[in-house]
Amino acid sequence: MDWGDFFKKNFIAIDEQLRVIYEDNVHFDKDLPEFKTQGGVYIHSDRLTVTSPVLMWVKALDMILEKMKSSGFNFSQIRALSGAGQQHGSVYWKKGSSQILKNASSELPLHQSLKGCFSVSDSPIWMDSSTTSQCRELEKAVGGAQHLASVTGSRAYERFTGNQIAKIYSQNPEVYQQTERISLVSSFAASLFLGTYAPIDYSDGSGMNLLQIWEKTWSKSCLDACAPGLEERLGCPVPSHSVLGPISPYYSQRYGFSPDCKVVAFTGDNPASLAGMRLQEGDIAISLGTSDTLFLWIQEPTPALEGHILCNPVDSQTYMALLCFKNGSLMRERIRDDCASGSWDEFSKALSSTAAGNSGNLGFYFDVMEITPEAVGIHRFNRDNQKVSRFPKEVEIRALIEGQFMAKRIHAEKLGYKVCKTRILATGGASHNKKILQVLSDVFNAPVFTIDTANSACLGSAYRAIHGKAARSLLCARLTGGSHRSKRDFCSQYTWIRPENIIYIVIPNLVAASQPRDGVCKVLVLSREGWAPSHVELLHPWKNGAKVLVQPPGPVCDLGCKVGC
Ligand SMILES: Nc1ncnc2c1ncn2[C@@H]1O[C@H](COP(=O)(O)OP(=O)(O)O)[C@@H](O)[C@H]1O
Ligand SMILES: O=C(CO)[C@@H](O)[C@H](O)COP(=O)(O)O
Repeated sequence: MDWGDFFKKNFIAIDEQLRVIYEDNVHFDKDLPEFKTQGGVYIHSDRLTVTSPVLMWVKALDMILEKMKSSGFNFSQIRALSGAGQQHGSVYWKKGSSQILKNASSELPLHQSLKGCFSVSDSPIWMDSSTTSQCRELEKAVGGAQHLASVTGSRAYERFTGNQIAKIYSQNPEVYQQTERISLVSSFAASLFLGTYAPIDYSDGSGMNLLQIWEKTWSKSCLDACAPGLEERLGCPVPSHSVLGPISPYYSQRYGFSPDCKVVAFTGDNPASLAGMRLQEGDIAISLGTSDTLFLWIQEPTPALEGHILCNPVDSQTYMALLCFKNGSLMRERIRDDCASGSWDEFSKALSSTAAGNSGNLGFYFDVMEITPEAVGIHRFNRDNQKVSRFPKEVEIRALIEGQFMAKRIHAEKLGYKVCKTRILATGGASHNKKILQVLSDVFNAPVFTIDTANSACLGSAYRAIHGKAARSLLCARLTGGSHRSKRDFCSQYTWIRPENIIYIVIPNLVAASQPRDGVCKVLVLSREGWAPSHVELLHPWKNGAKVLVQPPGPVCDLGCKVGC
């Protein structure tokens, strides 16, 4: 499930072969017009504050589940679920809400039970950039921007949750006092399914300017700089693959979910995309959604003043680097409307009718204050490097797309990424457009791949549900050849498995088991059907795309669309 996304809320169900068996969405503006959002959000009069009504997200869940029920979907077959939310956004639960959440009547849609539960009815979201003063204060309090980045993975950013919480605390201390719990959009959505407050996972937690990404605990000095009593309002962060518990009885009674259905920690949309795209080290993922993001899987990150380092949602020993560009699809839509009569087909034709390099014409297009880099306005330059006020329509369209992709390449290279034998994996709404992908391929001089469903965050959430559930089951393996005699030998073959995380390695007739240790809950899963290294990949199904036992629709290089090779 991809949740609280900018325009809509999506739902995907997959079977054990990871085939998509159900896909649907609710469109906030169209399906929930009573909230009067535009693109799912409210842009306030200062043009900096951007929020979404939290009850709209709850109502969207009611709506999508009702839609599934009327289509005859069999909820009892769902064994685990997980989800993703737009990153950084926050939800404020009023004192006493945990009881209401726990006891919600299955006779009523959830939004009716929860309507009095939020101390802030309009949640700040990732597009908000109204917290510059809180950012400067946080950096000052912890010893500077670079120090904050070294600890939390990012210098202070306006949309990051700690700064949003600091703003609410400083402007409305009484609202903050009435708040018993603060969730991210992702952990909020998980809470609705659990019937109790869900913890924040490490990966989405890294987008708050509050989590120490190395220790994976909250930073006391950051918490103290943002608001008092914050730790108890946030709860303890957990690994992204954690099974949080069974689904709340509300869903069994109202929709027929099995009471055994497990809720696996929800995460941010970009981390979920990393899982959905089965990114491998060396790949570069580019999401062309409302925001454009670029992300990489990395082992040894060096947090800098630009870009973000997040804990990796698939492998908690590693990291992901992320760059976020606010002027993504909305900027492309504006130029499409101005220069291509609102038609993507016409927009694509303009790209076909102009040559790579745009005859030296170049543009930077930032309708709203950009995140990477901090800049605003439209800036056009002709082949003689002279600033000009307009381009012919076709030239404008190519200048926009080339400019957007050149910025991605340059900023990725600034992060230390070498574009060399790179595979670019593209996702998000604009990855449907092959002409746009061709420009991406030209600019990076690299092949571009897509996956069957452009909603990789939603698909990744479904994969993560299996990941969480699989990592908890204990199956038996028939180990032939005897090459893995001890847990440590075994682990040294699979460097991403740490011995301390394994409770049992079960080998029939030998039953080599290590002592289960209190508080350690990861279990190695092996297949009943004999031994092969690939079976181990169940714990880590995305690392070696082609080797996994449960295989999404083919290894990436076989997938439908490949541009630029
Ligand atoms: N054929 C297309 N060409 C270019 N952009 C497209 C096309 N189809 C959809 N889009 C863009 O995709 C965007 C939505 O992307 P999506 O990934 O669903 O959003 P989000 O990031 O909110 O999840 C829309 O704003 C739209 O501009
Ligand atoms: O702020 C970021 C990442 O840091 C955004 O990427 C949000 O996570 C929302 O993305 P959309 O899916 O709505 O574009």
